[in-house]
Formats: sequence, structure tokens, C-alpha cells
Amino acid sequence: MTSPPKPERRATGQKPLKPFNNGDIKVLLLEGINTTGVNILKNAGYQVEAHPKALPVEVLKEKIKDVHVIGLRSKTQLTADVLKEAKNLLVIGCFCIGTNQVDLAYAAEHGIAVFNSPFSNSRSVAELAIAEIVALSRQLGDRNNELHRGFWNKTSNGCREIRGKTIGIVGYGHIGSQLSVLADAMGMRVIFFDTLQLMPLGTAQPVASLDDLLANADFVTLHVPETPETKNMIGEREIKIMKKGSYLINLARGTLVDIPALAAALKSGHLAGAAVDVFPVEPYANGPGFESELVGAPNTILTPHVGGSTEEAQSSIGVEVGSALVRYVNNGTTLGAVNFPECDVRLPADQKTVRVLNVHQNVPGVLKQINKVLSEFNIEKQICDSKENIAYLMADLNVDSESDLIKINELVSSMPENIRTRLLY
Ligand SMILES: O=C(O)C(=O)COP(=O)(O)O
Repeated sequence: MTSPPKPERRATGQKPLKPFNNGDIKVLLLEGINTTGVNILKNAGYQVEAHPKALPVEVLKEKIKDVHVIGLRSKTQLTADVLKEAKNLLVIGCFCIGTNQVDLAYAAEHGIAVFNSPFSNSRSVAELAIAEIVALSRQLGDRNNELHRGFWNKTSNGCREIRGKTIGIVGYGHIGSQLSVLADAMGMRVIFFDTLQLMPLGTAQPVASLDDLLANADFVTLHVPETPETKNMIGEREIKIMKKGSYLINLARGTLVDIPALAAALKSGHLAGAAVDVFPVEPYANGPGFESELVGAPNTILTPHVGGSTEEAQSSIGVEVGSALVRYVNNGTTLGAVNFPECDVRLPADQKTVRVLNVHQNVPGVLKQINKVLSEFNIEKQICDSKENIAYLMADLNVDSESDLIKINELVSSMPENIRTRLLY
């Protein structure tokens, strides 16, 4: 039999907490999660099944049925249809930045918290963008392909330095701002557009609209998430606004760009090149069979979604997301969750403390009902916060007997507005 989860390292006097009613925690990890993450979950005492690839959807639906924790990267689609099979699922770890592959609202409404790694691969993506700006500017992809085919083509036509050129960064978050610093250091003029007002780094300058950026940049590079607002944000109209002879780089999400419009602009020569790492539909496993209208377009660098795929990024994402999952399972902490309110209370010192964690519908009157149950005991601490349709409560109580634990669990779980109740003791 597997031993119960081991507590995390803690200051003396703090009580280790462990799940009261989840059985042995089962974890399913997909898409080659780094060993740093796998080891954190194994060392917590959980049963870990790790796969190097994404799973076909029917296999995923079967496997997800009895796991408490699932870890994935950008490929695995956790739609409502898949999640409805996941009866025991407590938490999802996206071991990447993007969370568009998960139905976040469905997860929240079924009491499943979702964590990601908001910036651990930012540097890797920013470095690749710089490499691609230089490579596009010097037509390196085409020269490389020609020479591999035995064709010598020494030319300077259309090949330029990047110094003094304008980079237009769309999205000035963790990746966009990191790229801003690197581009600035390479002597580029940096302009950026973001829907938030953000502090420009170095000599970077914000512009008022996406159209302003498109009309002024030699290199347009996208660093925004996939949302309904960003879908097809670069289409035929936007490409027309871009300067003749400019370049487009997409290391963000495939759905941001209208691919047929981009292919047409590359073939007509309106754009001088593009680097594309992400595609509207990506194969779920490595191997032959990739197709895109961009294949064969001039000065076009295509890569298989490797922007964040470095040893450094994957190892630090493993630590970050692996630790967030253990903290949520063992302590109930939601700091860093993307679809839950962020709540934390310190670990209790009293050995009799029991922690009640409750996800409920965000409607009036629920706290009154919960507190009717909890107020029979000494409440050491309590916190409750809401986000959209759900609220999350953490309460530490002094409880003496196992029968009281069972009673609390039953009473709180049986409220009509209850979504999920867990006890840690
Ligand atoms: O971090 C992201 O959102 C990425 O797109 C990288 O995804 P990956 O971990 O390489 O599947």
C-alpha cells in the first residue's frame, strides 16, 4: 500500500496536514513533464503515472476517471466533455503559461482548481524571438535549406542588420517585456501595444493602438494569450496595414493569425518573412504528417511549438507547478490559481486542528449555513473569497474526535450550494 502524502518542510510547531477523505492521491502526468515536477509529486507520497506524450481523447477520458491530480502542457485539451468523466479530480496543473486548453469555468464550477506557471518559460521564448528576428533579417532559413539541397546562393539582397530597426511587441507581459530588454540591448527601437497601461522598460515606447504598432514596426511579434478577443487578431486587414517588407513572428497561439492571409502576404512579397511556432491545430504526437499553407512560403521559419522548450524552462516550471499542486492538495492553498479566488492561511500549530476547505456556489446565505455547522467548534481562523460563480472557504477548527470530522464533512457537503468539501487533518 502507498504511504500517505508526506508533509512539506515546515517551521517547527506547525502541524502537517493531510487529506482526510481522498484515499491515496493519484496523479496523472502527460506530455513529458520535467523530472523536477514528477519528483516533487512522488516525494509527497502520491501515486504518480507519467506519460511522455499527450493521450488520445478516448484514452484520456478513461484515465482521468479516478485521478485526483492531472498535469499537462499545451496539447491536452481538457474540455467539459473530458472533465465530466473526472469524478475525483481536485486540481489541474498546466506545466506551461497558457491555460486556454482547459475549460476554466467548467473546472471552477465543479470545484477543480487550475494552476499554471505564469513566467518560467518567458526568457526561453524571448530568446527564440531574438534569434528569429536575426534569422529572418538574414534569410537564414532559406540559405540553410538551399545548402542542404546542395545549392550555393551567396547574396545580400534583402538581408539587413537589425540594429536601428523597429520591433513592435504585441502584449507587454512577462515575455513581451523580457523581449523588450533584449531588443533594446541589440540596438532596436522598441514600440509595444498592450490593453493595460504598463511601465515601458529601457527606451521602449507604448503606442495607442494595434494599428499604430502594425503601421510602424519592421518586426511584429505576438505575445498575448488565446482569448475570444485575440482570435484572428492578425488577419488580412491587419497584414495590409503592416509595412511592405516587414516580418511577423508568432510564438504565442496559432489562432491569433489568419494563416491563409499570412501565406498569401508572404507569397505576394508584401511581408518579407515570418517565424511561426504555433498553429491553429497541432499534432498531438511527434512524427510525420504536419500540414500547413505556410509550408514552402519564402523566408518562413516553421518550428513545432518549441518556444518554451528548454531544459531551464521545463525544470523551473516542474518545480513551480509541482509545488503548487502539493500545496493545494495538502494545505488547500490557492495562491496562483487561475480560476479560483486566491486564499491562503498559515499552517496550524495546534495538533487538534482540522482544516475545512469548501468550494460553493457564490450566492447569498451559504456562509450562514456553513458557520452554523462550524460554530459548534472553536474556529481558529477562517477566510472566504469569491471569483465569478464560485466562492472558496478555508477554516481551521479544533476538533477532538473522528466522529466530529465525519459529521462536519457530511453536513457541509450536503448543503445544496456545496460544490466540493475537503477536510485536512
Ligand atoms: O507555456 C505555454 O503556454 C506554451 O505554449 C508552451 O507550451 P508547451 O509546454 O511547450 O506545451
